[in-house]
Amino acid sequence: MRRIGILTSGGDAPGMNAAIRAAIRTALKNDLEIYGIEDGYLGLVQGKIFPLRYKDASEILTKGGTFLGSSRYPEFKEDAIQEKAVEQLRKRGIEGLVVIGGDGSYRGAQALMKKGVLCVGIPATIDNDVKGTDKTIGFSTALNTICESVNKLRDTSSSHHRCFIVEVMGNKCGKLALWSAITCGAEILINREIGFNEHQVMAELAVHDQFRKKRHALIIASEKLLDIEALAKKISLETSFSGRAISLGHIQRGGSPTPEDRLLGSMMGREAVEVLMKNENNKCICVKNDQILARDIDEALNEKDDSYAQMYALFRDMV
Ligand SMILES: Nc1ncnc2c1ncn2[C@@H]1O[C@H](COP(=O)(O)OP(=O)(O)OP(=O)(O)O)[C@@H](O)[C@H]1O
Ligand SMILES: O=P(O)(O)OC[C@H]1O[C@](O)(CO)[C@@H](O)[C@@H]1O
Ligand SMILES: [Mg+2]
Repeated sequence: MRRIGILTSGGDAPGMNAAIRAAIRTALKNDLEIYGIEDGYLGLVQGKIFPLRYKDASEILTKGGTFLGSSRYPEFKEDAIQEKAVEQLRKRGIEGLVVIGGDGSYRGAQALMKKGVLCVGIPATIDNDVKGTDKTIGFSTALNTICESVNKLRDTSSSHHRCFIVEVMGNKCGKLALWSAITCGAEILINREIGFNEHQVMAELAVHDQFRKKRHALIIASEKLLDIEALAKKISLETSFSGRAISLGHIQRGGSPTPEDRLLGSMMGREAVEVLMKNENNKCICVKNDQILARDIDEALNEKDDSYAQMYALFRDMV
């Protein structure tokens, strides 16, 4: 292998730049040419492909976002569009591709692998919903951002005897909500795995108010599940807390990556290039018990994930 490409796809995640930097440095140290692809699969199909030099990896480790740009490009599910991507790589002699993104981006990489492009996936999404890996790049920073925000909300909640419903991202996966609920000391968690039962929320709030004499209550709720403003109004009407709702939104996607995400990005970016140097196909990079591994992508994506259940038990023991 002489020439490889690299792209970031799907929602950006803090630490993607660390992975790109590690891939550039590893490639150039091993006399591989490395090409950056702008804006994910969209830029690949459009041929927005340019050589990366050592200097391109400078000053990016500490920055959030992705300097290559990213996109959501649903058309990439179409075979004819994927063929265009393969052609863009072939005509430049790019034999291997590092795909940095979430579960959707992995499906794009799998399609390219089937068409003979050697690909390796690096899991990067704040949702931490990629199977086969304990962590995805970006999850730690998003969690940190949520904790910082909720600390501030807790101060004002206690002063005013309020219940704050804090809506967090995670798409269809409740991990960001669960991990936040534990690390922010939330009283109540609402996510897809548990479901939303209004009656139960009201009953739990009554316990925190009447028996535990709490001056505040924090509810962490996953996005796309309920109308948090409506719930806040109901809490004001039916409990002694006054209800307030806030959606943290895209704040959770930005910011300088935590040391954990910088480390994960550095280790995974280096490993991905080493995998391509061995001409291995169908791989994704994972972290398992703090060890970085290159695994078969189909096997990794079919793995059962029991981390949620363990963490949920911890949450229940803490409230
Ligand atoms: N089934 C698929 N086949 C081919 N390409 C796909 C497929 N699913 C997704 N993609 C490509 O991957 C891109 C990113 O996917 P998606 O929007 O699901 O984000 P993601 O990679 O899961 O990251 P995140 O969830 O953090 O936003 C899509 O916009 C599309 O270009
Ligand atoms: O930035 P967009 O396209 O609005 O997507 C938001 C989604 O992306 C994520 O931030 C990452 O997948 C999800 O948590 C969220 O549902
Ligand atoms: Mg996803």
